[in-house]
Amino acid sequence: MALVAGRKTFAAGKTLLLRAGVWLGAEAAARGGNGARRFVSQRVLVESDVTAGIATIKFKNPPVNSLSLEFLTEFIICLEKLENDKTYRGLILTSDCPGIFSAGLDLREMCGKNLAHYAEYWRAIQETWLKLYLSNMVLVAAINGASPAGGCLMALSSDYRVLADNPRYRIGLNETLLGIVAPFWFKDVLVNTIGHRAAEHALQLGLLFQPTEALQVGMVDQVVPEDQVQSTALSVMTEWLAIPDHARQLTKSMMRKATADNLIKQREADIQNFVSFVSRDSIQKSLQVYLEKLKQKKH
Ligand SMILES: CC/C=C\C/C=C\C/C=C\CC/C=C/CC(=O)SCCNC(=O)CCNC(=O)[C@H](O)C(C)(C)COP(=O)(O)OP(=O)(O)OC[C@H]1O[C@@H](n2cnc3c(N)ncnc32)[C@H](O)[C@@H]1OP(=O)(O)O
Repeated sequence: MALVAGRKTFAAGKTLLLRAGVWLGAEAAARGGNGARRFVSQRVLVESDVTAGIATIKFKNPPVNSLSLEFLTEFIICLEKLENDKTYRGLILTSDCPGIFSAGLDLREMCGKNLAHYAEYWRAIQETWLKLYLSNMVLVAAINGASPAGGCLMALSSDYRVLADNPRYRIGLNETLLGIVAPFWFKDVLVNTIGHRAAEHALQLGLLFQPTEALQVGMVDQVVPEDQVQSTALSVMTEWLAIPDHARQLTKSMMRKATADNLIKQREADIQNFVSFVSRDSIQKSLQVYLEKLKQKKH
């Protein structure tokens, strides 16, 4: 994906100049006297406390924070920017959309498009995951809403997960319910988190766990009342930031490298696999039926 250099025009006609991961263009940035900074992009809101070295990314892609190509592009830029700025040691991921952390991959990106689009989209998904999973920062997911499929993967790629205690906020890899298959690297991350047997069960049935179940199976680390998600994430972050960075980062890398390398060594094949899978007539049909069901739910 042309993220390192070039020009990208987003839907609202806003043009951003990107060079070596530095966002030079139409970005609103404000710095308060108390060390607080706020970067605003269309779909990703970044708030940061420079003094504490902690940034918060809020997903802001209503109605459901689906991972559209435009969202992913903005998200990767923000992430790179924070990663390259040594001010930040910790990052909290959360949502600005009430009741939804993220609905996962944007089904409209996987339906009725051409092969080149599917390939570009999948590359962006891979890139997002690799950047999140291998981040040097401490990542805490403050999960304040439903978190199926790709939304769950983003949470699982963090170092720690705090989930709001609301039975509507279900989390899991539900791909089989859509008639699709979770890619091997989604599976690997789930296995690393909840173990092989529980992952096999959850993946085959496409289980979406309510908060108490998610805690029990080990998919999240804490379940707290909804109004305490952000404060809990912040206190967990403080605990983690007490560990010297170099030791924690090397340890994280030691734990995660093999899983990431598994994808890195076969990225192109993984893209081809996705493209040929998703472009099958039967898969297109399943996805369209699923999208239609979602739309009709309201009526
Ligand atoms: C051997 C192996 C071989 C091959 C494998 C190779 C490759 C692997 C292939 C494929 C893997 C692809 C991986 C995919 C992972 C994913 O993330 S798939 C996405 C899964 N997501 C979901 O199932 C979530 C669906 N959404 C919901 O359940 C609900 O919307 C949600 C609980 C999030 C919110 O509910 P609610 O608040 O009631 O909102 P609505 O349902 O009314 O939705 C509002 C509008 O948003 C639209 N929408 C919802 N989700 C999505 C989405 N993911 N993408 C696009 N659009 C979405 C919904 O249709 C409504 O639209 P409308 O207002 O009606 O226009």
